[in-house]
Amino acid sequence: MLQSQVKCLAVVGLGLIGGSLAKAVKERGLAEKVIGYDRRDTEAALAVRMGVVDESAPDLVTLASRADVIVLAVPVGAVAPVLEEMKPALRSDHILTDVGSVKGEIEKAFVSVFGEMPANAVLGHPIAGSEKSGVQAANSALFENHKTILTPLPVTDSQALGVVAALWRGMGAEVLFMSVAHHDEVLAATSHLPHLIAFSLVDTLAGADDNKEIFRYAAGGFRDFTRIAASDPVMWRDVYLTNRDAVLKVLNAFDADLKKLRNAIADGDGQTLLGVFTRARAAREHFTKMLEGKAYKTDMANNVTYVAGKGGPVCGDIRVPGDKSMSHRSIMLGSLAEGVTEIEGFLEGEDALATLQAFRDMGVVIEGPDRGSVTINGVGMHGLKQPPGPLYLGNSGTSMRLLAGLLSGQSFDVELTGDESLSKRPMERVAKPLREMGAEISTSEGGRPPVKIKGGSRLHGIHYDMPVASAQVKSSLVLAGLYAEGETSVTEPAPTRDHSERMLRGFGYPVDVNGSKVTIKGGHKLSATKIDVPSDISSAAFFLVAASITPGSDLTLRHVGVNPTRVGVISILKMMGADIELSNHKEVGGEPVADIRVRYAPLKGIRIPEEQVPLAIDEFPVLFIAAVCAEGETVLSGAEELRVKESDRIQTMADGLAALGVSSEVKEDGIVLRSAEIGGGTVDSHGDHRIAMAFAVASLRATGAIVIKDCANVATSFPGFTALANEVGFNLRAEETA
Ligand SMILES: O=C(O)C1=C[C@@H](OP(=O)(O)O)[C@@H](O)[C@H](O)C1
Ligand SMILES: C=C(OP(=O)(O)O)C(=O)O
Repeated sequence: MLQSQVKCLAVVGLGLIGGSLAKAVKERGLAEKVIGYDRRDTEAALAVRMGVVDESAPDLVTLASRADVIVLAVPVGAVAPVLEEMKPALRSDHILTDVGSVKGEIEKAFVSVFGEMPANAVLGHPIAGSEKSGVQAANSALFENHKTILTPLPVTDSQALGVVAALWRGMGAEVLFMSVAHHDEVLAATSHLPHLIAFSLVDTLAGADDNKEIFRYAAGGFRDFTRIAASDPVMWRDVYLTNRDAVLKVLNAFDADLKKLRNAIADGDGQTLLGVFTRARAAREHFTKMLEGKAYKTDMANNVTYVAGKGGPVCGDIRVPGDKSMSHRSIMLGSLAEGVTEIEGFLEGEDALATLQAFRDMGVVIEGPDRGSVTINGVGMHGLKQPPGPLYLGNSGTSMRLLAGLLSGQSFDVELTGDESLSKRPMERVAKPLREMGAEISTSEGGRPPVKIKGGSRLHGIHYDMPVASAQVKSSLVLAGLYAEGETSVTEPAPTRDHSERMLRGFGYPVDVNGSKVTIKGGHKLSATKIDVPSDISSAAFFLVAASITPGSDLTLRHVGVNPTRVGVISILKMMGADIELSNHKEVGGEPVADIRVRYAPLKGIRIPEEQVPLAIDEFPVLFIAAVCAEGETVLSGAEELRVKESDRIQTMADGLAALGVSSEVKEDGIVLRSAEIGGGTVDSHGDHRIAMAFAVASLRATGAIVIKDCANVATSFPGFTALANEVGFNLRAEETA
């Protein structure tokens, strides 16, 4: 039966939900006829008068004999009697469904009447409602953009399931599927407990002597919080009686946590209060995204397409956001330090926020971020606590690899997970040497996340010769080395970013660097400090290339981190003939910083020296755009690492360029690019932030508009990119798509 073939839909129980459903089905033409039944004749008559149903049936047998889809919208306790009464008229080709807020009891009711769960019954629950009740409150838009959960069983007929799902979708709902038990647990936590608390709080205050005073002054917060205490008491009584076990479980947890808060208040323990409040606030802001495995920041929930038109020249005086690598490390070391660490210039991008959230989940009280300021109440080397669940690290490889090392030496078990892109990235490169240090760490299929770490391992120092030049691997081992007995040393095949080494020293932890070898001994402590995070040269890189390739450009980038292990992009662009000047050099917290002025200059192709590769590892997508705009040929080799970043950056760039009419020669470890005209067209960034921004830069020299797909992840490293780009002359529009 297809949705349009529902001839007669019958609703039993014309309250708010039943009435709204009947009205929605009628208005949207989802059934040829809608009939209803309510044991209160007045409600049934009102439903007919209001046009909520076409007619009302005199009894349940008549109703059942006329309908092909029957919706039970009665209290949980009434389901069995209603089924019993209509049973004589029920046929196997009827489709039965319900809207009850508890599913286990409803399943039991069906089984008690039919001896087993009938195949034609599809249990469901729309997550929508209102504190109003009765048919007079019926609202045909009630389910629009709300979720409806269906809980099919193995016996459920797939056709019946399809019809019910189509009805809900037809009413504008998003349909989700889950098991009966899971539904009841989830709802106990997200709906039943909050209603219970609201009823209880209002009752407590209403019983107080000065209740008139309290209610007279009860404004915003009280009203918002207790709105649901105006809900139907009988319905809610039944919810608690029928979902007893799941509700008790979550109620006990809440009770215990409330006691902790009460004790904290009694003891004047502001730290505990702040910890709960900062964690709760962050969770409130980010939980939807975390659950969906998406970005943390609410404004990037949906996907984003860039439409990049002709812009330029690129002129102005700007500061790009804070350095991602340093932001990660500032949270990690600040958390393990003794005392309060103050950070300025923190990158409020998804990746750094994932690290921040991970430490909150491990009990660290972190205030902010607030316009780049973060305050960390350090817990000391051994003060982290087991997180309540897996640590979700979004898109961030740095978070996962560095945390793998840092957490190998803790006393608790932990699991590290990430989004679709991170879940494909190699983790054995850290797991293998960490195992040699005594860590109990496992990766999943193909050496990928999730990464599971067993607590309580005794780590011992090792010497490790890194097979790849990776700052993440080096840092992971150095952080594990903080917890290892003896000396841990790492030798790198080529210099990589040394922010971990510099920042550890800033926190007073001795680190020995001798040529390509870093050595650290376990057992010392970190002391809180102040950190000023400079602008990220990897973000500045987009503007360095943009101004270099666009005639008439003259742009200044302020306070950019110019650590020698990060300036490959400047060296390479200069070799290509770029006009880049550094001034105002200073050192901030052990990191060199400068202002950078870049003006348009004709570029020429070069063979990129391989030793520059690790020093510009994240800047190649945009350097490829520079290469296409340069005269002659540019050859990159020794860069196979690009294939295991957020996407395969060699192939993704080659494919995107091809879509714009630019050919390239892809090699296993690099690419050959020649001067070419960039056309308009559509490219796919594959969710890789740096690819998305690189093609936005390409638009400055393209003959037509470039449409760039899948750009939401720009928020991982460069929040506010579109606005800043437009400020200096880009013509970039970000369109949100659902
Ligand atoms: O240590 C770091 O902060 C980073 C190291 C680099 O990764 P690899 O170590 O994998 O090269 C880089 O690509 C990443 O964006 C940040
Ligand atoms: C590779 C990158 O980051 P990560 O490895 O932390 O995901 C990047 O930002 O380009």
